[in-house]
Amino acid sequence: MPRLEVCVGPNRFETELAWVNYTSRPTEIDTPLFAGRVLVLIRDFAGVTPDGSPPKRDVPYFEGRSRKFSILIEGRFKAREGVKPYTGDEVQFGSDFDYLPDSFPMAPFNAGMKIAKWIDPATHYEFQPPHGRPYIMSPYAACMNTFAAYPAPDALSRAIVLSHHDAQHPHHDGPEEGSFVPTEAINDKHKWIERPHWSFLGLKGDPRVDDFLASHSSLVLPPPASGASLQPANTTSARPGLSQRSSSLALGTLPQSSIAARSDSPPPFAAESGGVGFWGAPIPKQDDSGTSTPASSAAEDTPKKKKGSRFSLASLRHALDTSSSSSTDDAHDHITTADQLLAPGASAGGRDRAQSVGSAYKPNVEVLKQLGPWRFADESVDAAEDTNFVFLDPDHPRSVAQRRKHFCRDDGRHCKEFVYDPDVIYAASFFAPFCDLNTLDIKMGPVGINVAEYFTKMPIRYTLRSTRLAPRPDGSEGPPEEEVFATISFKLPQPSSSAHTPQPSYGTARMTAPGSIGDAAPSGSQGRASGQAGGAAVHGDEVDRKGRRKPRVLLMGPRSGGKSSIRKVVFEGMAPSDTLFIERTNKSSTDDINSFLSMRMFDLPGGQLDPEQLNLSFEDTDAVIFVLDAQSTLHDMIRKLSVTMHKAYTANPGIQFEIFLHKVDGMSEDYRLDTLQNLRDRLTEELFDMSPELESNMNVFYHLTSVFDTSIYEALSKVIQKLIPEQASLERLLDMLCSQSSMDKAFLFETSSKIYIATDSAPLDNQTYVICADFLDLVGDFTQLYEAPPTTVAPPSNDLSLSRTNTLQRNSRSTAADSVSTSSAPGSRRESSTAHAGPAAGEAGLNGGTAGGVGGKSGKRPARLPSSKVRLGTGATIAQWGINDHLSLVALLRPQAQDQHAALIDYNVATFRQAVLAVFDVGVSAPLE
Ligand SMILES: Nc1nc2c(ncn2[C@@H]2O[C@H](COP(=O)(O)OP(=O)(O)OP(=O)(O)O)[C@@H](O)[C@H]2O)c(=O)[nH]1
Repeated sequence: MPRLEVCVGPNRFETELAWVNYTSRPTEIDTPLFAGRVLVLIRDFAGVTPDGSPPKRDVPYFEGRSRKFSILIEGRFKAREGVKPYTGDEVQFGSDFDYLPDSFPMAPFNAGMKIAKWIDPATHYEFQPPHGRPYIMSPYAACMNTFAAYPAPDALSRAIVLSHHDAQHPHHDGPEEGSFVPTEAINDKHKWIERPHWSFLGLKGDPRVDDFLASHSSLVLPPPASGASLQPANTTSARPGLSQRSSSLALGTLPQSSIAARSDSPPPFAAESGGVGFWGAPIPKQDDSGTSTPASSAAEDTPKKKKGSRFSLASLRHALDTSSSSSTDDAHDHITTADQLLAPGASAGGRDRAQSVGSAYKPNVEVLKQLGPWRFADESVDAAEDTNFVFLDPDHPRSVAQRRKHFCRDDGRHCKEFVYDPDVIYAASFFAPFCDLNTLDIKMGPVGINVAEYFTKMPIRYTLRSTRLAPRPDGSEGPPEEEVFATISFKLPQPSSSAHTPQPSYGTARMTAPGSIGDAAPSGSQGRASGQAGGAAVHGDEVDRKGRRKPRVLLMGPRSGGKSSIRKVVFEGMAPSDTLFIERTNKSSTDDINSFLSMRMFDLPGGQLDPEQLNLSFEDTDAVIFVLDAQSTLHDMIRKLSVTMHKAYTANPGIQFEIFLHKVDGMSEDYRLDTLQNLRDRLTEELFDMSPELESNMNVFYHLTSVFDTSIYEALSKVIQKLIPEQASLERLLDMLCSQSSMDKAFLFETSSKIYIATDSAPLDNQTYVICADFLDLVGDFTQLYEAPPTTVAPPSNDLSLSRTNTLQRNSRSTAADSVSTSSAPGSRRESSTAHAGPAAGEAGLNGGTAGGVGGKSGKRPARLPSSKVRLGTGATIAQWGINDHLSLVALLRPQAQDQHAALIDYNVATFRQAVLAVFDVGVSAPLE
């Protein structure tokens, strides 16, 4: 059984094995560029330890969280003579590779990248950079899951901080008040709660900070009288009360002397004498008995801070007003410093917890001087987000999502303007629920893949680096590489005998050989099957030809939101105006969108936002569509929605949330956008209040929809495209087809529903989609007129007939599911090869439309693809080709292209068709004439 090796270092040539899950043993980095510490946590870690001892499998960090790993980096980008400080866009974090494996599966990669880009639009990749090392990177300030900063020890006298008091707790002067470092702690209800801390705003001398101070001069307190708060360092005397520490309560500078003199801080540079640091932020004292953690009780005392109530200037004023009142602070009895945990003679329990390995962590004195003591030694304490130093707008603290948006917006303008101050320590963590590093299983959205095979000769690597180029770190010749600050690598040595070809998989299903349907069911789903609404079990008709479970989409929403209308209009061809007469849904129903697309959709009856009432699990659901009526009040609904989303995300972090703000047809453009913005803001806020982590990690997409126009088709197309791993390959094929065949735009439609599963990468304007969708509709209507009656002749059992003649029949939508996915029951299949589309050709200026077995396996002579072409008034041609029973290609040809290159275009389309069928692995037909 291969065991994971996790290494950390200043570059890929100088790494050392990391103490994974030992919170008190970060790996230190000290180079001319960067001084920092890196901590790696991995859920259920079963890998290698530096001294060969058994791995520490878990830490409280993962309690109540779906994260599978976390990387915490604390550090400062050093000042260098004549070198400008780094700007926000220059410092990047992401993965870099030694090479791109030959057989790397690009389709799931592209799908994964799309999802990554939705989460963080600044993500970019380069497969062939000049130095030959591919990478996927994003600006550090934008992509990290938490981001915070605090002053370096030697910059304390210039540090401007904001106290934590709020109106509810003006007197609260708990021990954590003295910490610069934003942290959260787990309480005994297993919830992570942010702890109070001084919020760092910046350093005096920084023009932004000086401006801020000037505009808030009434709040700036004079520096404390010299010695006012001085206490002998490391004494056991009582902590100074509120009135004695006015400088720490206000917007103002913090003279180093007053910080160093705090009773709970060790003396400056004590490290040199005893291995302890200075300006130590208190960390709750550990309980020797181990039965309860003071960290949790401290956290419990702390009310959950809501957005808008943190670090507000109003609350600061309140704090200042009361600053002369005496404090009954007896916190001294309950606190100690992180350094004291490490000091000789500290309580055994504390030391055990902080240094659970045999040998004590001996911090490098230089690193200690530059960064101060390590703040995250306590297992129940984690880094938290605080970006007041970015926005300087304490009345409106920003969420993680808002920080990300800020740095990505306007082509990264804010990122370029942001400067990493060499006197500031930046702490950031990166974590993810989608990658199990013990096995190198990655699951992003609907795409799952095991990548161990591709990383036998190189590790998976996360790197913090700049965009500035420097000589190669190993001194070898060659093009320069980006400067690296820190690198973290994960390697799973793979015995060659166990090498396997990784295969992408849908959703949570495991890969199986076609036929072994039972195995394809996600574990547990069979058990949940009986009596469930919508049939949540994975039955034979719920896996595709490759044995993969079909993506499952839940359609939910309040009563009369429009769910049934969407289902009926899109998948059953009902006229939109007839939806007025739809009866209320009382029980859930299931729809196969199409057997080719292999989608299942469950329409839950109105009002039920909680699938538990229906015993339906989110674990094997790939996307949830919430249909909300834009014309109704959404207030109550948003709360319910957020609770359901929370539940769904907890059960399945890869789940996609699609919010359809429906029935927008009667609304003006402005009103639509306002309503959407309102919904988005309020939902984001609700989710943030539930859990900031949740809010920043969820995949939530919004759509404005109506059944009275094409918006509903477009929205569903976008939902479905994210669930088809083949989508990226199809897009590339369409790109090639367009460039070789004088096409302006091409869509691959699911014929019966008019949902497009792929389009080329050229920008899409709504009008083009409408024309193409309408044309497809028109051809379908014509085809019906001339359709031959279906026969019931059963095909030979070995006839997969997946590429039989296209008939473009609208009616196929009701039988589509049968025609492919139930090949095990041939008698039930509709034999469409006898249907003809030919006569329609003449009517609409069509070019083909003959029947015949184009399926190579049928043994029949392949025929031309059925197609229809119409010249538009602009001279352009709109053309449609049947790809198979379920798919149609519709393209907009440039003027004259059809006249001049008709044969070439048809040939290219035929080749394209074969490629599409190959992509879906449904068999490649014989060449077409
Ligand atoms: N204006 C407008 N009305 C719509 C739209 N979609 C549906 N409706 C109307 O909304 C009403 C309710 O639609 P349904 O599809 O029955 O709603 P539902 O969510 O399935 O409701 P339940 O069956 O109670 O779960 C019907 O009268 C539809 O005609 C739309 O896009 N625009």
